[in-house]
Amino acid sequence: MKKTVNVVAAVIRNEANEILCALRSHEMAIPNMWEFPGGKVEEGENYQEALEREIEEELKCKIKAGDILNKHTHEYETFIIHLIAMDAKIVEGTPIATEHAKLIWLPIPYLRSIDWAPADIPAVNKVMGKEEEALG
Ligand SMILES: Nc1nc2c([nH]c(=O)n2[C@H]2C[C@H](O)[C@@H](COP(=O)(O)OP(=O)(O)OP(=O)(O)O)O2)c(=O)[nH]1
Repeated sequence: MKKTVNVVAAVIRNEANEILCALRSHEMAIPNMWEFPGGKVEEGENYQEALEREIEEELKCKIKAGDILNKHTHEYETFIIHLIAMDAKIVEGTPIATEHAKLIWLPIPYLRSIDWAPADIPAVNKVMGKEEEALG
């Protein structure tokens, strides 16, 4: 049976209304695909705690995790991912790519121009849909 992992991912928005997108390196699982930074939830953690820890470890900055934006289950060839995308704000520091190949801030209308990890597509659609709604 395939293993299921709970992964939290941060949809971090800056003051210019851009979203932080992270490129997985060729050494990571699901290489060379874009994602929302984050990682696996560890035992005893809630989603907020897990996300704040993962971002501090990976991007060396502090965030405040907010509401759940989207939950989606995706079946990869070797495992099943339960991806929880959450709104987040940077509260201290500047994100630095320590594991990722690249970090970019992308305006919301351009989010579909990069190659997202398959599990992330519904979250990307949700971010874009919310923006369209807000713009009327
Ligand atoms: N962080 C993150 N991982 C994602 C996303 N979409 C997606 O399919 N994944 C996959 C890639 C990985 O197989 C898995 C997350 O594992 P990870 O390697 O980033 O997390 P981690 O730091 O806790 O893992 P570990 O290597 O310490 O075990 O979920 C996403 O938007 N963000």
